[in-house]
Amino acid sequence: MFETIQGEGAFTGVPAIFIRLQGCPVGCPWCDTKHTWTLDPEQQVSANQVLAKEEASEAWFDTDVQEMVELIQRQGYRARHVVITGGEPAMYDLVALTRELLDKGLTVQIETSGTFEIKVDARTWVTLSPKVDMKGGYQILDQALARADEIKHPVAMDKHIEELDSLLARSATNHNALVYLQPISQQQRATELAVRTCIERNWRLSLQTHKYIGIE
Ligand SMILES: C[S@@+](CC[C@H](N)C(=O)[O-])C[C@H]1O[C@@H](n2cnc3c(N)ncnc32)[C@H](O)[C@@H]1O
Ligand SMILES: Nc1nc2[nH]cc(C(=O)O)c2c(=O)[nH]1
Ligand code: SF4
Ligand SMILES: [Mg+2]
Repeated sequence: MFETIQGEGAFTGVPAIFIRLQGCPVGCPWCDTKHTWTLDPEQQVSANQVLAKEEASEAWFDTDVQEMVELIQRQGYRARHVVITGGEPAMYDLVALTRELLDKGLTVQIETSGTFEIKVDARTWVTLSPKVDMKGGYQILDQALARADEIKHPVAMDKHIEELDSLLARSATNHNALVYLQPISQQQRATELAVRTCIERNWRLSLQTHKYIGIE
């Protein structure tokens, strides 16, 4: 858990408390947070040790809603926006946590891949970065496409644009969702593809702005 500026998508530039939930089985080859994939029992540490981390590692702690809210209060964060990400946060039931944070007057956003049913309070902003190679079929992904407030698609090749086209064409998809292309790993060719396609399609561009300025 840490405080920074939201670097991506519709809330870019907004100071935010990030909660990074550990564990993800999806395995995107270009994932920039591979240290979140594991839930190694040997890497379990205390809340204080995680909060004191100065760089990314596989260390994690176990918690519950009440402790999480207390920790946020204790940290004295000034941000009024919470981003729940991971790893894959939708592996967890987040209804109680999101409700508690929203009831305290914070705004809440989840970053998810659409590979697990999304369990959040209805007021939560859902940023979907759909991962299309679904082994379990389209049922879960369609739920996510219907719930998404923002669809933020990482792109590096033409096939990624084609994937997004087919997702947007699904009848389940929320056609009011904001659509963003996000170049993979700041690659120049990916950025050029994203810029060109955003202009052609009237989609939006999401740069991982935190990476350009070297913040978390
Ligand atoms: C690390 S993921 C965690 C949340 C969730 N598992 C997901 O994929 O949405 C957070 C965001 O970073 C994006 N992302 C991960 N690696 C990236 C990379 N190398 N370049 C651009 N975006 C990336 C994901 O697509 C997602 O939008
Ligand atoms: N600053 C900042 N903004 C972000 N937006 C989404 C992120 C993520 O890893 O989910 C992220 C992140 O890791 N850092
Ligand atoms: S789903 Fe998200 S956290 Fe998991 S591997 Fe893909 S980008 Fe990384
Ligand atoms: Mg990130």
